[in-house]
Amino acid sequence: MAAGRHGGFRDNEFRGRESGIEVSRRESAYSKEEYGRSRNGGNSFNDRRVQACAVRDKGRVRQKDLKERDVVNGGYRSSSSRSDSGSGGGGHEPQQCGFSVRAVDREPGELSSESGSDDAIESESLIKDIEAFETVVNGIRASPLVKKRKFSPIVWDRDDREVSNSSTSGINTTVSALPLPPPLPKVYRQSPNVVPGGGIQISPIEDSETNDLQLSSPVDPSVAFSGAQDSLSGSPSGLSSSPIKEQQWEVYQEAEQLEDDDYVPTRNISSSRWAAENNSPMDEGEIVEEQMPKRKKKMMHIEPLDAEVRSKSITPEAGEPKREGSGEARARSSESDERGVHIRSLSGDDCTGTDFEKDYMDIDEERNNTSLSHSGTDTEEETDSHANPEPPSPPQRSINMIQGCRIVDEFERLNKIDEGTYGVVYRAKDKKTGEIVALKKVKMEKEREGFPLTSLREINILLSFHHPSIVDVKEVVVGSSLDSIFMVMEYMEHDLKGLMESMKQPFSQSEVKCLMLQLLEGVKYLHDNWVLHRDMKTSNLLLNNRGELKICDFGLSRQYGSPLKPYTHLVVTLWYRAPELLLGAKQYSTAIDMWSLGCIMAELLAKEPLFNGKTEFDQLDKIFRTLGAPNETIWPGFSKLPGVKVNFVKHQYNMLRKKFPATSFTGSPVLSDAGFDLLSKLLTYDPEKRITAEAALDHEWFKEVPLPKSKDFMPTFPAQHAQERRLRRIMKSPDPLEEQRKKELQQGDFGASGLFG
Ligand SMILES: Nc1ncnc2c1ncn2[C@@H]1O[C@H](COP(=O)(O)OP(=O)(O)OP(=O)(O)O)[C@@H](O)[C@H]1O
Repeated sequence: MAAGRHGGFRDNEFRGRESGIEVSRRESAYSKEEYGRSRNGGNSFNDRRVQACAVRDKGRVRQKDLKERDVVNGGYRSSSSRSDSGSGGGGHEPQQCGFSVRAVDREPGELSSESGSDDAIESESLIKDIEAFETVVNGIRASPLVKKRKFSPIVWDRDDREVSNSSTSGINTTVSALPLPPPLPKVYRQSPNVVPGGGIQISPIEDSETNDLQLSSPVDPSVAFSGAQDSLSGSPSGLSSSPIKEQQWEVYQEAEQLEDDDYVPTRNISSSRWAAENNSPMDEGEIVEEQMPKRKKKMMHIEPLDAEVRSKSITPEAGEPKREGSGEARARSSESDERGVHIRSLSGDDCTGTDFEKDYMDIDEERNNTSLSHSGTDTEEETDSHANPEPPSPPQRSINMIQGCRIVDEFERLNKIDEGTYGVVYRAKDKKTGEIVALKKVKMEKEREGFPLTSLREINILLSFHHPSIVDVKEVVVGSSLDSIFMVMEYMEHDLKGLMESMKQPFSQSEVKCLMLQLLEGVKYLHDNWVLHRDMKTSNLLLNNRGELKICDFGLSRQYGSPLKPYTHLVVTLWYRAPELLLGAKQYSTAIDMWSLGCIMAELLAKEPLFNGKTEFDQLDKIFRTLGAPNETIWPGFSKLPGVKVNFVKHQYNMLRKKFPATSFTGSPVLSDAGFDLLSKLLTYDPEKRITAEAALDHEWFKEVPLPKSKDFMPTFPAQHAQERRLRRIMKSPDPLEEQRKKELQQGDFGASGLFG
């Protein structure tokens, strides 16, 4: 059990002290100075070192660097009490191992299923994800990251794409007459410079997903932001006044699927990506053409892509003991073959189990098994790929993804914290250092499908990023069944969801301000660096007993670019999902995270979710009832969104203020005018007018009394028991991946059509 710094449950000793009289100096200790330091370069990438999966020497270097950074940053004290996980000496030699990669594994929320419909582009993206992952787990030393975004990337035109497709490779996509790519800071490629100490000097490369794009005229965020109040004016909706009928909704969904075929050609995903070779797979590897029959989805580009993925990924590093057949061996299942881009499957061991103990196997035995299991297992497909004349690019890349990783039995399992969609999280102790950490085991849905892309992305992002408001992944360790992978994270005593469920009273305004500031800082950092989190919710916000909030769970996150590409709208847990997603928008940007933050702010104040819909339809209805239904006036372009065709009840008035009055005698959470203004700007319908993280950080609410509480004086709580965290999951909002799976089951071969086609 983790104890708070103050030895226990201070409960809400600071609560209910929101009057000006009781605003102490301490409460304002989240001072402008501290706040400013953390915002103004204190969290810069410039001092950052990325070190992952390193041998201990490297680990020590990294921890040292981190400490230096923290000292420089000053604004947060988090590292001061952190033990040095990399300081343990001795122990196991670094493993050299590999694992299978499920190359066609799409992101959760992506609507395709078994179809492999996203193979070409998704796999192109995957290649780069893998490259990035390989790099970060190879004991890297990253070049300083640079903040890239200087303006809003939000561009909503979808029609100006001219696409050509390199049909021979199936993965080379050219998008002509398009804006430049946004610079993407977080994907690294190894340079040949090996730095002393075994680390590899790497430097940023361009975005893995937007290399073909050029930057369009940026939208000035200040312009986009103007008029934010309009959206909550409660003006009459342009929607039909007919009562809401679920049947209508369902009919609409069906119609919407059909209508997608008529989508403008350049943005018609089916034609552009999967229908024929003449058409381009320009679109992001995420969007799904639901209308395409499954077989059709599978047919494109798999072989060349497969070949390329494998050629990049299985080349043994120079000097590395060659594992006979391991580079070529692949999963035998027809399913994986259909997916086409498995890289390698190390063994037939059941890797789906979540028992920590299973990973305490004899490593050598496992290696032997692995070796044996791979001998003589080449498939026809592999033979084809070997014949593929396409050279690996770059051919000399080091690909030993987990070389240097420690093994998980260097940690003692204490208890299971939670089991999420993508992994099991344990509390564990580093046997060498005694440090308490959280170990998130990557969940292998089906071992034969290889390593989930979602996890690759999460690991890549979390290893690349370093910010006081983003959970720190210290290293990656491997289980003894070589393809079980654990992220070693700093341990956080609570997540906000579970914590609020255990609290008797909601957070005070000053506490909410403290939490929101940290949250906004983390989100600003993500958005500044071209990453959408896409699953902001209270259960993904961790809080430790030092009052530090950290964003976790990057399983749905992804880099984005300008101009925006179509992405699946099936992201973000339902209760926190922005209206543009609910209404079927396929192009979206940072504003979706900001909407989620509005929902989170309201939840922190009220201690209950703001919009807890059961279905997408119900969710929209709840939003409209509270905020009034949107219309074309307050949200230009709204009427063209696919979901608007459904007849919703015409809610005219914004009822949000009733939920958060300035004064209350009924127990409703109170919110000042400034606070309400911020909440309204976060919950602005028009994504282009919705407040940005940067603007929100400067909002008046944070400057008025009660001032944000210092992290030092945030209440502490007993660490949540694992059982409690698991129990509360029963009550959680449906996960996007679960939604997707249900839809896939319902819709058979057509995959996850979703509600909006
Ligand atoms: N570093 C950590 N320290 C303590 N607890 C953690 C940590 N990371 C995650 N958890 C706990 O595990 C839960 C699940 O973690 P996470 O969200 O990363 O996994 P997931 O599989 O993506 O979950 P979900 O399906 O809920 O999105 C979190 O809600 C939190 O309670």
